[in-house]
This record gives sequence, C-alpha cells and structure tokens, in this order.
Amino acid sequence: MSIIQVDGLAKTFRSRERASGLAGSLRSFVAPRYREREAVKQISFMLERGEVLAFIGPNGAGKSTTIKMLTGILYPSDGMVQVLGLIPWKQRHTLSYRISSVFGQKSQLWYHLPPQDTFDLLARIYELDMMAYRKRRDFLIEVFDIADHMRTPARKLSLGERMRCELAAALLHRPEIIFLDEPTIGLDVIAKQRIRDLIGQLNAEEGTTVFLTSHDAGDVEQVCRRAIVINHGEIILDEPVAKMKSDYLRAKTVDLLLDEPAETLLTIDPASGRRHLGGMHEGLRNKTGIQVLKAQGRSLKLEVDTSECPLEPVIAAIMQRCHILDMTIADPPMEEIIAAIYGEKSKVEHEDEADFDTTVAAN
Ligand SMILES: Nc1ncnc2c1ncn2[C@@H]1O[C@H](COP(=O)(O)OP(=O)(O)OP(=O)(O)O)[C@@H](O)[C@H]1O
Repeated sequence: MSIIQVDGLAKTFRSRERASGLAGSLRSFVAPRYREREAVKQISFMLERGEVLAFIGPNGAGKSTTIKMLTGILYPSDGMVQVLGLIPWKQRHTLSYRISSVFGQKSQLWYHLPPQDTFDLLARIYELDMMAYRKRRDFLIEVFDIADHMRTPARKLSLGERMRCELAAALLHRPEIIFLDEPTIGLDVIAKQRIRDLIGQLNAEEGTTVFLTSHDAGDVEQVCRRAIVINHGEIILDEPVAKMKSDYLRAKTVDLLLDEPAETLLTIDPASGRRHLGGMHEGLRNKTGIQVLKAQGRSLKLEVDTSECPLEPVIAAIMQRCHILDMTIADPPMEEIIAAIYGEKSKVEHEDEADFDTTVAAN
C-alpha cells in the first residue's frame, strides 16, 4: 500500500497585479487585474513506505508548492492526495503527528532558545510521554553528535551544527515520513556529507520514508534511490537514481592545482587543435570521455564522463606525473542535468513525431 498517493494534483495561484505610481495604484484599486500562475499542473505519482525520493527541479518548478500541498499547508486547485491515508489539507492536525519537515532555508528551532528548550517544547506540542521523550532525545543527541550544542542559543550555532539540531528536532516524534527541503543548502563539503549520511542512516535503521528536494546533484546521487524531476509544474522524469545517474549524472568536473604548469601535461591534437592529456599513461592516451576545460598556470580543469572513463585512473595517471596540491570533484549543476533531460525528451518526441509522419505518409 502506497504511503503517498498523488493523483492529478494541480495548483494555480491567482495574484493581483499592481501598477506602479499613484494613478496606477488607484486604477488597480478601482479595477483590479489578476494574473494566474499554474505552479503545479496535474501531477500524479505514488510513494511506498521506506522509499527515499528526490523531488527535483529548477527554481520555480513547483517543488515547494507540491510539498506544501502534501503537508496540508496549501489547498490544491484540483486533484487528490492521500498521505498515510489522510487528506493533508483536511486532516492536517492528525497528519502533523505522523510526518515532519525540515527547511534548509528556514530555521524551525526557536532562534533565541537553545535547542534543548526547543526539544522540550516540541515534546509538549507532540504530547510525548516524558520518559520515552528523554530516551529518544538522548539517542538523537548521540547519533547527531550535538551534545555540545544543546545549551547554545540556536542563533549562535554554525549552519552545519544548526542543521543537525534541526534534523534531530524533526525526528523526536518518530515521524513516518520526513520532508526535507534543501537540507544541505549553504553547508560545506564535510557538513553536507554528514547530513547525507544521517539521512541514509535514518532511512536504513528506522525505515523513515524520505521526500527530499535539492539543487545539489550530490544529495540526489548519494542519498536517494528514486528521482522525480519536475519542471514548469510538470513531471518530466520518474525513475531510479541509478538509471538517472548513468543517463544524466555522468560528467564530473575535476579541478586540480598542480605543482607544475598544467600545460606540461597536455598535448595538442594537430587535426582538431584540441588539447588533451598527453602521453601520461598508456591507458589514458586518446581516451574518450576526458575533456580539458581549462589549463591556466598550475590549475587544470577537466570534465570526465564517468560512463566512458572512471575517475580513478585519470587521477592516478596525473599523480604519477606530478603532485596534486589541491583537488575538487564536482557534479554538474542541477540546471544542466535538467537541460540534458529536456534535450533527450524533446529528441525522443521529435523522433516519435517523425515516425508518425512517415507512417501516415506511407498509409
Ligand atoms: N503564494 C504564491 N502566489 C503566487 N505565486 C506563487 C506563490 N507561491 C509560489 N508561486 C509561484 O509558483 C511557481 C512555483 O513556485 P515554487 O515555490 O513551488 O517553486 P520551487 O520549485 O520550490 O522553486 P525554488 O527551487 O526556487 O524554491 C513559481 O513561479 C512561483 O513564483
């Protein structure tokens, strides 16, 4: 039985347009004009208990609007939703005891209070049994490694420390589903990894269903097993992350700072005039899937298509030639992945249309 069922869900916002200047304001007051925006357009999907879903898309795609409808904050314009068998906007209170949400951009801890006090308040809000609450709190403090931060006002915590406290607070009442909206936004690499590991642990050990939105391809790749891509309010892809990864998350950007000029590692192909990693390693010579994006001074930037060439031999070959002083490996930005998905989809649609045209012509 699905834990979340979404059928033809849509939301259209109607907002009043206000003209500038005094005359414009008066005109808007007397004869108001409205603009309609379809934020979510008839989307349907289901989620099983224990799934870890990435719900991704570019800015303004309709992610937050969907989450707000699934958690009962917003009424839809059309369609039906059941979360844990409840209709969110009609049974919001009952639902709130069984779900939780964390917004990376908005703190849910009381700003001036230490997390310890927020936790105690939440225990009362969720009407938790005090003995069970203390046990759960102590367990979460240990798992999330936040003992040192429990008595510091939330406003004085670093972003990474605060996010760990936010997650622990959201889990006090043992929610069956957790909605995470950009949980790693603004965090450094180490803090991001920590949050990702904790989400994975939470799902593996407690079976919590995770509904995550993020602009960070790393969150999707490392945490989620299924991805739904939404753009302009429509679902354009719904498939396992493993498939999405092999289809669209192949390119990694490798930024290197070397101890010698980057040019010494490159050769120029006389036919195309393009630079490539030259003569460093037999296996890498003429290897497809490695593109030199930039070579300036001692910094070298490569794009490696991991479906054609794994990263390890590339890095190993460079390390045999020179010392790497610094290195970062980055995923393509979400916008690029979505553009690639769109490109692929419209190619398939055009091919289908062409097939249809030739069939019609033949008939
Ligand atoms: N209360 C509102 N009134 C009018 N329009 C709104 C309202 N909330 C959202 N929108 C519009 O609906 C569309 C979808 O917004 P939404 O916040 O769901 O996008 P998002 O995918 O979460 O984007 P982001 O990644 O930037 O947070 C946007 O065009 C936005 O301007």
